[in-house]
Amino acid sequence: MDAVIGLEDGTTVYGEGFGIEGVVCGELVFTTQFTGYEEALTDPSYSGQILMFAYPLIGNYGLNPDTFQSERMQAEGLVVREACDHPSSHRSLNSIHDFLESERKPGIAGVDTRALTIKIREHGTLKACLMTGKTVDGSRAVELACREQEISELDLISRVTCKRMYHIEGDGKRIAVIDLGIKNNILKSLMRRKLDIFVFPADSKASDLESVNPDLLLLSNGPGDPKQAKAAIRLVSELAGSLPIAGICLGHQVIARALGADTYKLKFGHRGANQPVKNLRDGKVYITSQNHGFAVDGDSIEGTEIKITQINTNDETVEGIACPYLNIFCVQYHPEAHPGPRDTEAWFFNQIVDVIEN
Ligand SMILES: NC(=O)CC[C@H](N)C(=O)O
Repeated sequence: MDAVIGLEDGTTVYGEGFGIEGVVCGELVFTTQFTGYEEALTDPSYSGQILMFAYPLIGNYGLNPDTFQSERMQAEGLVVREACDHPSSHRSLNSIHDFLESERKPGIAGVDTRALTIKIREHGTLKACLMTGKTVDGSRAVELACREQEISELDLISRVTCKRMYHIEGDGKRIAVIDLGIKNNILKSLMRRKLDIFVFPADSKASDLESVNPDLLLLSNGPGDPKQAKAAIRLVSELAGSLPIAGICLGHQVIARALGADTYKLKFGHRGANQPVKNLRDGKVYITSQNHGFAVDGDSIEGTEIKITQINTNDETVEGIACPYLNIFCVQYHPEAHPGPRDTEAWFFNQIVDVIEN
């Protein structure tokens, strides 16, 4: 099967198609992680995006559904240098080829993903169209890429949030989680701490949470521009001060916007497993797992009650904020890891328990 990826700047790259025959469009984003392709491909934060791995070997250790971060592949398509056949998979379901076929998604292999990554780093994130099939047309792919909506115009959260509230029983304190596109390992990190977890849809109102009477509100990661998370922003501004609030990635951006700060789009985002973050309280630098294209604008917190608690030592962007007197804290990176390092897992999730219990 042939394949081509066309970019909005006119670039076309041909390769070998795998997965299904199809045409998908979206932002082309790159991640630099060496491992964890199963977690990345099933992370709802990638909804609306075509995911490219700068690391060349993808699929080389198969796919284990136990590591999946949601029930399906969330990225619209996959761009790799080499789509490896897991040595022992013999094209069983845990090969990357069979995974994309079973998920009804297209992929392109044989691409110089490092050259494309350099292009995105230099130009900034580009809209793209991935076309696979017996005959593919690069100029048509470029045309479709140009016509694709900007990610900021898309309500991607409604595609990935849960349809109704669900309860994960625990014998600890009650936590209400707003599912903006939550990764499974956030829930697993909460379950390990025996919390009694109520997961709500992204458009839930304060009155929906009253029945649960939570001890803390947690806003999850998720796809797209935080400006689109209107209901969650409204919920945080209504509940701030009435209970502790925490957030991860998109949840962090939602909290910042609810407290009066602004967010902006990064040139090409942070996606990988080696992003260094300095804790401004003790000066320690932690290696974090990240997957985000937007960030909190540090200059915009002037005049708000927000304090910056952590920064990225690569580019000084905001990686953590808090509002101590409102008992609010949140992080831009992924403390739940999966993929990536677990340096910050204990700190973040233990703080959730500490805040609830004190
Ligand atoms: N992983 C996330 O929650 C991503 C947050 C947001 N969609 C961004 O790209 O910045």
